[in-house]
Amino acid sequence: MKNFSFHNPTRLHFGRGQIAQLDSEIGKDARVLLVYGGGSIKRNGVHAQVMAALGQRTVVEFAGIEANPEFDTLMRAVALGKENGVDWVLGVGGGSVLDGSKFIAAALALDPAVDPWLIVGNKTPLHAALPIGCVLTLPATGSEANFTGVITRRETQDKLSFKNAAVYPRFSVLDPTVIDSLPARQLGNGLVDAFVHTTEQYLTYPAEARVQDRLAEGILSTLVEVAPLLRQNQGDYDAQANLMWAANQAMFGLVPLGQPLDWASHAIGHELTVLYGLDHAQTLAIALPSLLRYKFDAKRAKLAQYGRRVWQLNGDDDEVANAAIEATRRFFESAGLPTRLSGYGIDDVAAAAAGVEAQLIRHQRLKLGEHGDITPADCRAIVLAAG
Ligand SMILES: NC(=O)c1ccc[n+]([C@@H]2O[C@H](COP(=O)([O-])OP(=O)(O)OC[C@H]3O[C@@H](n4cnc5c(N)ncnc54)[C@H](O)[C@@H]3O)[C@@H](O)[C@H]2O)c1
Repeated sequence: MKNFSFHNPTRLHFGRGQIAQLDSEIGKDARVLLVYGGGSIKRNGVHAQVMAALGQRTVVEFAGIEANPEFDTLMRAVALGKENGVDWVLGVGGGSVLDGSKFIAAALALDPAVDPWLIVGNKTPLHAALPIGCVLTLPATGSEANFTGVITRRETQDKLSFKNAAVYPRFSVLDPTVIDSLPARQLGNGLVDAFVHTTEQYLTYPAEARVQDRLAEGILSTLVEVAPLLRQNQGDYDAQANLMWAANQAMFGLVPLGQPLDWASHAIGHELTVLYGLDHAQTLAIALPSLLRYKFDAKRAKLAQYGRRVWQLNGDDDEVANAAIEATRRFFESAGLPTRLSGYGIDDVAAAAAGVEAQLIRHQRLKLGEHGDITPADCRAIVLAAG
């Protein structure tokens, strides 16, 4: 196991009725910028619960954060926050709203002489951010308790992340009942996103990190178990609670400790989203099975461990590893996410593969994967094989 240091300062309030905790977390005299998306929180009652918990506090609302949050939209929220002198940012939504809230909180504390776009990609030092609170409405990304934001700028075809301890949320509310209103497509996305976050930090090579491996296997097995329960009965509280906690733990920071990390499926996926507008999880469903086949030899040992422990497969390492990739692919398909580009109407596979290669070169993502040996040309081959 490699050396590590770990600290996660986000307080989590988990369970039914926990939105009321906003009252204990945010000071009575706070001026809160309330950030959300397209309005599902008004239809499902979450907005009303948030407003009730905030009581007499000054609340300035910014609605309209889109999926894959757009820099220009976020800058409008920053301007609104400045105009109103807010001192808290409260994000209510899925990963897009929460990532956007992190950017807004950082931009509001940035030296006005610095271009806020430099936050993205960590191109300027970030020393502070306004305090951030989150009410999660879509279990998938783990953004509610980590220090990462992913921001898109369509104008320049960029989808890039930033990481900074200043944007750890102070607290997050995880109430599983708020996903009663989640469309099947987003439920499937959540399952696949949480699954691939875990495999990125686990399906590499053996590193004697036994607790972390078993934590990853526990998360993956839980996702496999709850998927059919969620499909059969949306509103199954226990299944929803387990999905929400599994997705959180996949990105909470414990799984990767002391481990080699891959993240190449995400690098490919971000470029597919920018080029074709696919949902984040859809791109991962395309990239991961193809990447596992492409890097089969380097990943054989962990694939075999995964196949035996998560899928209860038997046989020699080659047989189990191959069957594990196929089981993963079928799991994604059963969650409603095609694993081939053609499943999303992308027929010019050569153009998609060349596009991903060009974008990765432009973004200087030249040495990906746990060994740093996956080049943009390899990614082109991985996308081609997923046609
Ligand atoms: N910060 C991180 O660590 C991290 C990790 C992975 C991905 N991401 C990023 O997060 C974004 C994706 O986030 P996401 O998958 O959570 O989806 P999302 O936030 O983009 O939301 C998808 C859709 O679901 C709707 N929705 C959300 N909650 C709902 C509810 N309870 N009921 C009905 N509709 C609801 C939203 O309005 C939106 O239309 C991408 O930009 C991705 O790159 C961030």
